[in-house]
Amino acid sequence: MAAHSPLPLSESSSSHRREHPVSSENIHSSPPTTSTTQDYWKLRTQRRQYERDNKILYVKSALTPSEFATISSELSFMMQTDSNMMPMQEEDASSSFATNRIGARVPTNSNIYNNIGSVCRLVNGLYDNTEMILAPNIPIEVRVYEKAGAGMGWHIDDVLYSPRQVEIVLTLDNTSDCCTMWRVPKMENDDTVINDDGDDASPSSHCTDKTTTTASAGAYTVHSIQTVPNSILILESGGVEHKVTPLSYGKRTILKMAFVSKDAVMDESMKRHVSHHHHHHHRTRTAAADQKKMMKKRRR
Ligand SMILES: O=C(O)CCC(=O)C(=O)O
Ligand SMILES: [Fe+2]
Repeated sequence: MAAHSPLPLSESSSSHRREHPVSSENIHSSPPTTSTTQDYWKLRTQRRQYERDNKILYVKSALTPSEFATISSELSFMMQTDSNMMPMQEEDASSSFATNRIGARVPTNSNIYNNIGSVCRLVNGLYDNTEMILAPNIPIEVRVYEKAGAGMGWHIDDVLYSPRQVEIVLTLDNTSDCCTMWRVPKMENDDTVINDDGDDASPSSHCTDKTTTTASAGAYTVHSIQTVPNSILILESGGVEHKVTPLSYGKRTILKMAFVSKDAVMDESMKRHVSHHHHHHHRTRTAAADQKKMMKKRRR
């Protein structure tokens, strides 16, 4: 197959250069409509991989250079003007597995929303018979791993819609040593409950060169990557367990977004969770109980 398929060239790459941020009103996304045979076979391969790998897929060079540049500059502008940022206090360890991570919603009038056409096309390619759209009630979020220890324990993303929403992690920048890991139970020994957290077979040292590694830890096959800029990790909610190893240096900035079927309905039980982003009142639990619930607890 093709070594590296060129990104679709927008018909007007010169006039579409926008080094300047801001001005969310004058720019409208113009998704490249070039659908070549090459694109078709690539997508077909990705769909097969996604299905084979329990609905998780890592894709590099996901956005067009133009989309990526626009999103990056929009975001750096956003980060400078604190007024646009709505910090989410994710650091509160009691309500999330994320530790030391900064999160903020991207305002819905941001031009970022107009530059995710490539992601949308890819997701629609993976869900062939369904029209997939950005989840209407889940704003795009920017998440920054920068403080020492920033990371996320093993979790499964919350299911918020029926059918399940698809979660996207778009990496914008990564100079950190964080590894994004996921693990899949091996087929034999279905009933085995594993209580170690699977790290031992795939420590950070395995992915220092930003490549993908796969290892066996007990009853799991563990995958580990350091996500590169302009890559996306696509995974279905309620699916594969994943984590981000604690940061010891550098910085990692991602956008998190969710796609759903156009006809999807929001899970009634989840409406409160999404609409308010308020923390649940946390009941006191023993460490042992927490430990046991680790596997079950769901976040996104
Ligand atoms: O940062 C990542 O790569 C994954 C983040 C994640 O799993 C989540 O926010 O649910
Ligand atoms: Fe997650």
